[in-house]
Amino acid sequence: MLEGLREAVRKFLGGGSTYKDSVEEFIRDLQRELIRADVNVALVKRLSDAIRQRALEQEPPPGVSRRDWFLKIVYEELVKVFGGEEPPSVEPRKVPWVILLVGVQGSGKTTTAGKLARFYSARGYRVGLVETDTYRPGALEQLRTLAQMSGALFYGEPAGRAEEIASRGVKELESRGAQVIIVDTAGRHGYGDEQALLDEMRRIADAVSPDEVALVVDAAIGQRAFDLARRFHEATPIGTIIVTKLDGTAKGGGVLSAVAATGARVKFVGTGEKVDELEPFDPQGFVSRIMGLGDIRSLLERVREAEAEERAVKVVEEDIEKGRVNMRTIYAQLKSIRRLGPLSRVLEMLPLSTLPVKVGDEQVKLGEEKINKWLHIIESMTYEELDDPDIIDRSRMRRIAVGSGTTVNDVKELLAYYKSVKAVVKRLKRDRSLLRRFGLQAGE
Ligand SMILES: Nc1nc2c(ncn2[C@@H]2O[C@H](COP(=O)(O)OP(=O)(O)OP(=O)(O)O)[C@@H](O)[C@H]2O)c(=O)[nH]1
Repeated sequence: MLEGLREAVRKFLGGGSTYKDSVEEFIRDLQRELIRADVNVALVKRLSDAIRQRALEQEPPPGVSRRDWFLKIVYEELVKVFGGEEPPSVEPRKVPWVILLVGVQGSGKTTTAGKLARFYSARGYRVGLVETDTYRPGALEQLRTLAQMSGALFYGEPAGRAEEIASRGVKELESRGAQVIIVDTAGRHGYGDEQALLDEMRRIADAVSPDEVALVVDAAIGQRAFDLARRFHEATPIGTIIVTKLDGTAKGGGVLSAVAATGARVKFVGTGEKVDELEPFDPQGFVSRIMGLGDIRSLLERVREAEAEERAVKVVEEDIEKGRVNMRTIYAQLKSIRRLGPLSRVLEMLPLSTLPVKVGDEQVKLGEEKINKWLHIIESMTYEELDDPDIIDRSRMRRIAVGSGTTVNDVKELLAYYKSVKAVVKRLKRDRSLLRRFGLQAGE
């Protein structure tokens, strides 16, 4: 499903054309893939507009490439389409936890009941399965076998009213110590008859007061899941959705996005016929996978750091603008130089002649080693010293040097650097035209 998306990402990252053209080309590829996966056309349009707008209007923080920034935007917007940031919790919030499974005939309820039994057993819960389907011959034995396979308790009756069997089953399994109880129901006919499904849900729910009602949906119905999921979501505040057979259809994107669009949450997805082929659904993991970005988290981390950095740079700019320089300003500045490497905006405002710099190819770098040493020195200062470095006398210098594993001369060198920065900032503050040249307002 959505296999072409990886190729589109690869093409975008390697792209020879301009950023703008690459963005447009990527959006076209993305649209084609999503529509092929049966995602609703209006939704695809909204998504493309949101991506395009952010891509062309938002600036990446310094140190982050435009292309990485763009992929982050795509990732975030796709995560929204497929269910948002928070994956639903799969842990029972109390025991016993009663899950009622409903769904149309053949959607995979019975198989899913067995898979859930296995899933929760593997997490250390005592699981019980109740079969209430007396219509389909074989359902009873199918579930009994599945229960045995995962070491779950089982309750079923060959004939009778579903709600009565459900009620007796839950009571019995509870008394036998089941902590998670899964109630399987008979399927209704076809997705057209949502009302029958919801009625059945109510009838059995009245009898067993479930903690969760899970609607089982076959992925092959694609975006047609929207109406069903919406009404189901409206009908029960404790509803979750399980999408089965994601392995067997190209329409998975349709069903997942359709469900998310209703505000309902997909909790599990079935990815095969075997009893262990059930996964908690995590929209973030899903989107990283379809984008082929195994390392999306490190990309996001890089961007987050850069954003924090940018905020720190703003603080430095404000401090400088106001002529308020202390050791915290220097600390933030050193950190940004260390991270950004190339000439940063902050550095532009500082007296290059006073920096122990290597100048080459328009890049100015303060030696990495020295920066680290200075950062350690600053980390060994007290709050008082950070706010007012002028109080650092010789005995304080000695203490700081010991604390940071450096020498008094190192501390002195840093203090000299601080003084030169402060002096230049003062001069800048006086010189309005200079300030304007650096794109700053005079801070008076
Ligand atoms: N490939 C694949 N097949 C699945 C998955 N889940 C269920 N199936 C298959 O779907 C078919 C129907 O599954 P059942 O569990 O019998 O469906 P049901 O909803 O209980 O059906 P009724 O009892 O008639 O309502 C079976 O052949 C299952 O093996 C899945 O995630 N992937």
